[in-house]
Amino acid sequence: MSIRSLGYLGIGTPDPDGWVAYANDVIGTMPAGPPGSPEERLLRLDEHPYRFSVEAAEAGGVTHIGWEVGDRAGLERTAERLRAHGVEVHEATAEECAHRQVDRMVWFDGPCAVRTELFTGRRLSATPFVSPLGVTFVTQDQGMGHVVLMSPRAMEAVDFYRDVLEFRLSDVTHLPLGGTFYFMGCNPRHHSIAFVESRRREGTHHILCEVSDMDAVGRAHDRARAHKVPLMATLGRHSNDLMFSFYMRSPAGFGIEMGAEGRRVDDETWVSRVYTADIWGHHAVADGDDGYAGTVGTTATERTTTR
Ligand SMILES: Cc1ccc(O)c(O)c1CC[C@@H]1C(=O)CC[C@]2(C)C(=O)CC[C@@H]12
Ligand SMILES: [Fe+2]
Repeated sequence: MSIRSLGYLGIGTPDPDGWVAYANDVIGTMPAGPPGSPEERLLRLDEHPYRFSVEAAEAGGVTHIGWEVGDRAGLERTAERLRAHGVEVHEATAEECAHRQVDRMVWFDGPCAVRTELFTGRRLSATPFVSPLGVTFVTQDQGMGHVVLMSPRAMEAVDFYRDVLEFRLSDVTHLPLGGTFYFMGCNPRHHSIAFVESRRREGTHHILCEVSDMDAVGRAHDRARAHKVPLMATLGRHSNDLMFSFYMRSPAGFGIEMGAEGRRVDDETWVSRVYTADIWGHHAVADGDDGYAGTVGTTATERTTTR
């Protein structure tokens, strides 16, 4: 396994400036450059030059995924493995590498119709990361977080990430109303990518940003409420990665999960299981509801919480 972590994500949205403002004001990212500069749409979570690049797109969703590889030899090995599986792999141009601030990069059309990039030699920023909101994100050897993609062909994506990119299938959850999620990892983070079967469409379900502790999750929850950001699912604790988190809508439509206390996975001892429920919470919130009993429309007893 040469892929080490989730390095960066491209965010496509009809309202790039709105998404940048949401990320800075609610998530707590730090823009890579001053307002008005091209770098203002490059958003930092840590010492990387950026983790999110926000760009104009007709539909909201992840436009590309960047996986960090340990070194040039690993990049070449993985590119050869992809080609041996019939994947057309492209060498990035010097301009593309400069834009991603990496030494080398190859890319291919990955599962769920997402451009998938493998890179090595990312140039870390010379300026320290300081979140304007005082947020500390959990990244390092666990990468920037996780991304969950929806597809009618989720199993094909799982097979590809396991058999070609050599990801671990950490576990599977069958939730009564939430569908079947397949969680895949490449480092101690329980999952860096997951796939959920969706008969109707292909797209981005949510992205996780992990923060330092439960209070940081609580403060993010307060900011979401203050900015009237709709919840996608209430606070809860997952059974598989033990993350304490909630889900809110981003302006691009897909969710942002703010979490803390995710477990670390040791490949030597990890046991894959099947789960059918979270430990508590994570009740899906209907559109137009704010997830708080009695404050919007029906009372809690009248509200059907979909699971
Ligand atoms: C089940 C699970 C474990 C770990 C995760 O990081 C993760 O995002 C999930 C999925 C959470 C959850 C679900 O399964 C049912 C539908 C839910 C409640 C949503 O509507 C948003 C989150 C979804
Ligand atoms: Fe998640």
